[in-house]
Amino acid sequence: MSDDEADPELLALLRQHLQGRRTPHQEPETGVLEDAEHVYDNSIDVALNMRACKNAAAVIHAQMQRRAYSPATWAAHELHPSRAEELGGGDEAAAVAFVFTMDLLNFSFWSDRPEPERFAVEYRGKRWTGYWSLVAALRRALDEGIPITDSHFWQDEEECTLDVLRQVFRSCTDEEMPLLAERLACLREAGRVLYERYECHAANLIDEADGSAAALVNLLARDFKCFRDEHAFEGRRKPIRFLKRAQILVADLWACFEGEGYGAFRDIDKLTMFADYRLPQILNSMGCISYSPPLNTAIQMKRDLPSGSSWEMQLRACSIWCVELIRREILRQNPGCQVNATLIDFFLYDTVKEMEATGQEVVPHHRTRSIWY
Ligand SMILES: Nc1nc2c(c(CN[C@H]3C=C[C@H](O)[C@@H]3O)cn2[C@@H]2O[C@H](COP(=O)(O)O)[C@@H](O)[C@H]2O)c(=O)[nH]1
Repeated sequence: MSDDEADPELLALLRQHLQGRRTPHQEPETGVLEDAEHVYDNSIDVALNMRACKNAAAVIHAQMQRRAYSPATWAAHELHPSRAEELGGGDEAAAVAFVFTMDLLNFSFWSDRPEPERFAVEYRGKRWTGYWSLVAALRRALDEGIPITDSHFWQDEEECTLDVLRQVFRSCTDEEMPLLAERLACLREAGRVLYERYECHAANLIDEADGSAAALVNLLARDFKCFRDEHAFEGRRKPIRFLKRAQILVADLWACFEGEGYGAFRDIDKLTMFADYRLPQILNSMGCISYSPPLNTAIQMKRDLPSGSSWEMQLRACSIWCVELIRREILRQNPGCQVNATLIDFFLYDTVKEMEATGQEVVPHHRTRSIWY
């Protein structure tokens, strides 16, 4: 059949395919949810309680409605950048650089010191701990003229030293921020990769993802070892992908820019919950996930769960799967409502932090020291 007889739409699709551009059916996937379900199906130390998940879905949805919980809630936090805010360069690329730096280092803030002695950052007249100590320290460094969000600085071994990082993350107690050397290694690697592949700017990485959250998560896992949060599980051929910091980076961009500009992702709903040490804690306290007696004892006794161990993998994966079931139940109970794993996750994180602040922390979180979360 000659060209002038061929179906023009078919020709266009063929041309697009031949030019290597993505066609709709080639939309990228991260594989995280499928991996979480695989581990859940093979878990013997962590179980989900369906009745509790149903109840949690109703409670979470009602509270999210009451608080009008949305991506804008993220930017409302006093330390978070918002798209319009003056942040170093004062332009949107500066906010991207801030969020990228923040989620490059967004891991392992937990301490077993009593509250007054745990690592804390003083900033704007307040004492910040945990994740907020990271955000406060980054802002304080920028205020003090340290270009902590600049990838050229990260590569400069004369300027960006471990001592400078100690200064950036200095504590108002005598406990230092955990894993400082690992944090420096993350900055060095990210600086090198951004230089080699993205003309030194994280904004170019977002452009490369072409509006896909899953593509951006996959690019981060492909190009940066320090984002490649995947681990072998019980003889399975392919590693299990959690990609927690890669996913929360995309989610934080989406929230910071409220779904527009550098935060515009057509497939944001593909992100899963971010498997850290806080979400399992609140899901357990709500009765949604439960532990075998030996695992429960280990958590209650605050014993170290090695990164990549079966217990730790089951905890992280079952928490991801639990939030997915809660998400599906919220949609079943409220057809057409706008909810995704990211908003449920952010809401649960903020809730567990409120519980901690008001002394309602009912069960301990698990203790794993790693750069992954
Ligand atoms: N799953 C999940 N994990 C989250 C966050 C956040 C902060 N997100 C902000 C953005 C939107 C929300 O409204 C939050 O305001 C930090 N983390 C993780 O928790 C740990 C820190 O705990 P703690 O030491 O107690 O501060 C550490 O692994 C950190 O990576 C989240 O949202 N979801």
